[in-house]
Amino acid sequence: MAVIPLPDAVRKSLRGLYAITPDCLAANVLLDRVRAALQGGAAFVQYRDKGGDTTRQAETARALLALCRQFGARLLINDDLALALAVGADGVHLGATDGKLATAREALGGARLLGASCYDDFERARAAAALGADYLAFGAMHPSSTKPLAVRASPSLMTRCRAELQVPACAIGGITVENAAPLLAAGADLLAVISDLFEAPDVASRAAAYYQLFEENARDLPQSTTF
Ligand SMILES: Cc1ncc(COP(=O)(O)OP(=O)(O)O)c(N)n1
Ligand SMILES: Cc1ncsc1CCOP(=O)(O)O
Repeated sequence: MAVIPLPDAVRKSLRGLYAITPDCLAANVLLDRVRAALQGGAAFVQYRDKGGDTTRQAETARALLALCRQFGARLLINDDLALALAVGADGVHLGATDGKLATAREALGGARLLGASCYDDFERARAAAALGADYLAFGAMHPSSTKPLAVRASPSLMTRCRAELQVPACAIGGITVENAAPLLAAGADLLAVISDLFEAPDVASRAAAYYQLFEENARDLPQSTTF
């Protein structure tokens, strides 16, 4: 399958709904829901699959990438740099136990995206920024049914992230359409959402509601989103 590169301007505008795939869905159901999220305006998709079936993961990642290409969205792979490189995804998201950011940055080059989990830790964010992360993720912002033991983080970390590090900030954890506006006001460029999006009765409408929130909150951002 030919991989069509995204224009640089699109690649560098890191703002919008970041739809993270839920576990335990059949591949066809997952793809239908991701398609709906993209129809509603999701700008980024993260393939997050904690199962160990590498053949299925590669197939699903390729199918998700093709879908993202149809909508001009970007696909990142959670945890797995090798899978991201093998399928030609747009980037990888790494947490504290997922390998070195420096290694990933080098392997990805400048054009693909590197996201880093920073939890509630601003010094981790500072280090990740220095290693070339394209966005820094903070959370959980709210209790998360997907990850109930996730550490809780303050939205003020995102304000600091934008002001002190000039790197886009991503909020994650328990985000809903109802609680998202203060996160955008605090400086979130990306809203990473699993359950509120993918468990919605109408995934496309829920994604569109997030899209609308980004539109409404554009003028309230603490600083320009172009770094
Ligand atoms: C955008 C985004 N932010 C944070 C995470 C969490 O990553 P990690 O800490 O590695 O935990 P798992 O997702 O692997 O359980 C994420 N995946 N995406
Ligand atoms: C992966 C992850 N890391 C912190 S919270 C979380 C889960 C986010 O899922 P949800 O949007 O369902 O709370």
